[in-house]
Amino acid sequence: SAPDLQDPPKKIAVVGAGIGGTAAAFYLRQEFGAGVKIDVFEPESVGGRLATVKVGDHEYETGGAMIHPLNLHMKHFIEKLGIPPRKDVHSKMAIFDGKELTFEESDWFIINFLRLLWRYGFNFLRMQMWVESILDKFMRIYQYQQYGYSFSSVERLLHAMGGDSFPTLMNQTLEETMIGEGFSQVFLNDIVAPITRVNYGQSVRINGFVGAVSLAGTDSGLWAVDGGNKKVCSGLLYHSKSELIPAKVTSISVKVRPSKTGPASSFYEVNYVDGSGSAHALYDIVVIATPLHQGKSDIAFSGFSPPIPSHYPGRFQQTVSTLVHGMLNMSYLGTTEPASKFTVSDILTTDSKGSVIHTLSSVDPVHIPPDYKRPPASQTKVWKVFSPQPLSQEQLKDMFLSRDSVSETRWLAYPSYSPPHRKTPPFILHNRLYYLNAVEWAASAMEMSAISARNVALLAHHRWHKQVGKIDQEDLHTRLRGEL
Ligand SMILES: Cc1cc2nc3c(=O)[nH]c(=O)nc-3n(C[C@H](O)[C@H](O)[C@H](O)COP(=O)(O)OP(=O)(O)OC[C@H]3O[C@@H](n4cnc5c(N)ncnc54)[C@H](O)[C@@H]3O)c2cc1C
Ligand SMILES: CC(C)=CCC/C(C)=C/CC/C(C)=C/CSC[C@H](N)C(=O)O
Repeated sequence: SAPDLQDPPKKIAVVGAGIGGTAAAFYLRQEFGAGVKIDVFEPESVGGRLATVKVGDHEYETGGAMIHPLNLHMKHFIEKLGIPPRKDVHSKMAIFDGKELTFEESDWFIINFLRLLWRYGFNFLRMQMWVESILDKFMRIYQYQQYGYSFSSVERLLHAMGGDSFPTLMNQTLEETMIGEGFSQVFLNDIVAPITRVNYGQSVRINGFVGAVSLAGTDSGLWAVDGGNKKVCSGLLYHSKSELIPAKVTSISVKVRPSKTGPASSFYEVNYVDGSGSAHALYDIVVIATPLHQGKSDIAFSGFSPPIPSHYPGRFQQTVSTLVHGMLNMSYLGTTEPASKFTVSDILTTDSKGSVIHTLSSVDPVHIPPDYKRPPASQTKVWKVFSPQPLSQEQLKDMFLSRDSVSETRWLAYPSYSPPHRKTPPFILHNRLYYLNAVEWAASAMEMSAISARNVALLAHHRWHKQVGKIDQEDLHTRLRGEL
């Protein structure tokens, strides 16, 4: 018989078990209760772009590494799952222009402050204030979601957070935005570009919104999950009592089942392949939690009107993450500083011609052993290089005096962000078919996927129960003022 839309759905499929898919399973369980069966399809490792590799006796993050102190969903997840944050190891930054180090952070706050003031006036302080003002608006999403509000498109979600200012940020480059705000071109080249390069492998011509997220990625208090960020994904999967189906979804079609007694009902047929061949299953609701882009997934949608494309326009940017266990060649950095005194952890790079790397970092294991101190560059240790292309043997030889091991991961990492931004893909692909990774076109980060997961779960719930009053409400900020 036709499903009574007041009854909860019986079966939900989530495609992809990265942080987006596993957070979606968690929030779908929260919204729809214990009775619904949730299947999560994942042909690769749980975690997706959150992954570790083993070097020697320890594991190191090779994908998504750092979480902002105000990323409240990620914080909530580890609290709920009882996973501690990783022990903090003090980090220190330097900037490399391809020939020499143009800036090296001191251990003394006052020295850094005076150096930056001398070179860039108040640009640095003003940048921190500018990012803080954007974060203030960004934080509104948590209150909206706590009250159960959801949004049918990325544009509406951004507008609810930041009014017209957020869509405006999406339509301008970070460079245009910051120049418009009075920041100097020198400051953009020397400081801002290295930050967008380390975080998104791109220049200051990314959109202003992802640019601001990137700048927030250099705030103090960044943290990571003890044992590896991917532990959050396996924890959410377990906590949500979902079933992990180790299979790749190949196609989704809409099936209409006629009924003698009431209106016809429709289901989604999810076709998938695993080690033993192909199979299919029917679902009331489906959430796609992987980018629908060339090289990221290849899901055919059939029987939909209007048609749903397998791939949306735009491309994903390659970032190659190379972990080298070895000894750094200090002369590569053009410095005569003794390696035994060199304790910089993150070497960012300027956007100069011929620059083959985006960043070079001394990395710490995902679990910090007791009494751990980050070794200086005179010792053999683990370095992580981000580059747009795989490093050649020659390039590795230039950078390192010795190499005990080299491990390379090629990521199609995040969208290539070039405004004016085209319309972002929709959250709603069809009546009960949702697309979580649409949000990555605003910015790609763990918390963005988590926010989108909660939004999609709320949207799925409200649309199932026809609670339209909780979707796309205008002026929530004013209406909810004083409610918390
Ligand atoms: C090198 C790097 C560094 C980063 N650093 C940070 C950072 O420091 N901080 C931060 O917040 N973010 C960071 N990010 C971004 C962050 O990792 C991502 O935004 C986030 O992990 C995306 O999660 P997701 O679940 O939405 O997508 P994914 O993690 O990509 O998950 C999608 C999953 O879907 C699966 N899948 C694909 N096709 C199918 C199919 N047909 N059927 C079934 N399953 C399928 C994939 O195997 C994958 O596991 C970084 C990313 C990279 C690559
Ligand atoms: C979403 C909000 C408000 C904040 C997120 C801030 C953040 C942590 C941004 C970083 C995003 C990103 C894609 C980083 C990639 S590189 C990270 C690190 N430097 C590394 O070396 O792995």
